[in-house]
Amino acid sequence: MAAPKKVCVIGSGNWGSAIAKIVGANAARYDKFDTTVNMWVFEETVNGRKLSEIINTDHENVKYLPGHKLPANVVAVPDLAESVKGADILIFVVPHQFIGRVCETIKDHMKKDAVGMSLIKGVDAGPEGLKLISEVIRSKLSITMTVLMGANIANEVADEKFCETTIGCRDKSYGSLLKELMETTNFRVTVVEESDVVEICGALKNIVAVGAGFCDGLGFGDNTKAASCGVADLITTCYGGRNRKIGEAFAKTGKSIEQLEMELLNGQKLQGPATASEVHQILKQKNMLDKFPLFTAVHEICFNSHPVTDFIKCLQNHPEHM
Ligand SMILES: NC(=O)c1ccc[n+]([C@@H]2O[C@H](COP(=O)([O-])OP(=O)(O)OC[C@H]3O[C@@H](n4cnc5c(N)ncnc54)[C@H](O)[C@@H]3O)[C@@H](O)[C@H]2O)c1
Ligand SMILES: O=P(O)(O)OC[C@H](O)CO
Repeated sequence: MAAPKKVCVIGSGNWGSAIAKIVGANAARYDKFDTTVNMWVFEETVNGRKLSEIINTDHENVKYLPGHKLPANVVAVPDLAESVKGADILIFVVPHQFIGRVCETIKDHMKKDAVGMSLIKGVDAGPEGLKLISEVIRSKLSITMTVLMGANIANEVADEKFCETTIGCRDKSYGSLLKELMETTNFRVTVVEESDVVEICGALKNIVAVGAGFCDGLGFGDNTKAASCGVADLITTCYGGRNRKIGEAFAKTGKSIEQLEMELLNGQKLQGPATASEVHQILKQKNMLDKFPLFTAVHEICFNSHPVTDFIKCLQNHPEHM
């Protein structure tokens, strides 16, 4: 029998912790996985104690996923290089702005034949154009990459409320293993080969969610909000997500995005405004800004002091309406 696969969850925010709850339970249940699951914790002090110690003693991430016990076989490791040692499956789940440094830190300490799975929603805008986060990881670590994205608000997943998710996996040989690691009765996994499509939809919906928040903050109706909304993850994020919540507060208070993130998210990180900025850079390079008025409006409002009260005006001249 093949040696049990060792899993490391790289990240322990709201989603990282919810996923560690699932992965920890499945690793304990199935022989093909090593029971101990390492979870890298970006160390900080919470109520006078180290967060990693709280997790290892009380089995709860009291800062990022309060109210949910993590399985005892999920071990919080504050040293990133140490956390990935010997791992066959690396689950990347940090806010996208930190992924470059994470890869630099682990590259000489990880197994060269590990498989990666990115749960990170975001994109990278480099000199050569737009890159998916899975591409960034693949190019830095030279490993096979897969992704997992869905309409998955972490607190609801941790509450074991039913939802669906999709694994994008070009190499079919990994599909069933990863599905087994992630799936539960209430977290249903579909595996598809179109990994890039899964990933780009997960990233771009965050910009739309900020716009949906603007609609709520400005008091527009449900029709207005739905005009910028598609299916599944878009619906979820536009009603229940953090990007929407901050968008609403931004429109209502006039405070900056950074200020609201600090006041309302207790250390959690927004992905929508940063993604709007990265996508803006690419659209500008390609002379395509006018084709994406919603993305452009969110960018201008978040970063260039464009009044949020003009949000709908920015959309009234959508090329589709001309
Ligand atoms: N929360 C959700 O409901 C949800 C669901 C699906 C996907 N996602 C995606 O998962 C990814 C991770 O989000 P999250 O919700 O787990 O995190 P989060 O926003 O809840 O928490 C922020 C995390 O960043 C860490 N951090 C702070 N400074 C850091 C630094 N300098 N270097 C590295 N880490 C640092 C914090 O310790 C914390 O773990 C994002 O791309 C997000 O879009 C989130
Ligand atoms: O809370 P948000 O806006 O970061 O969205 C969380 C998830 O991506 C929803 O699927």
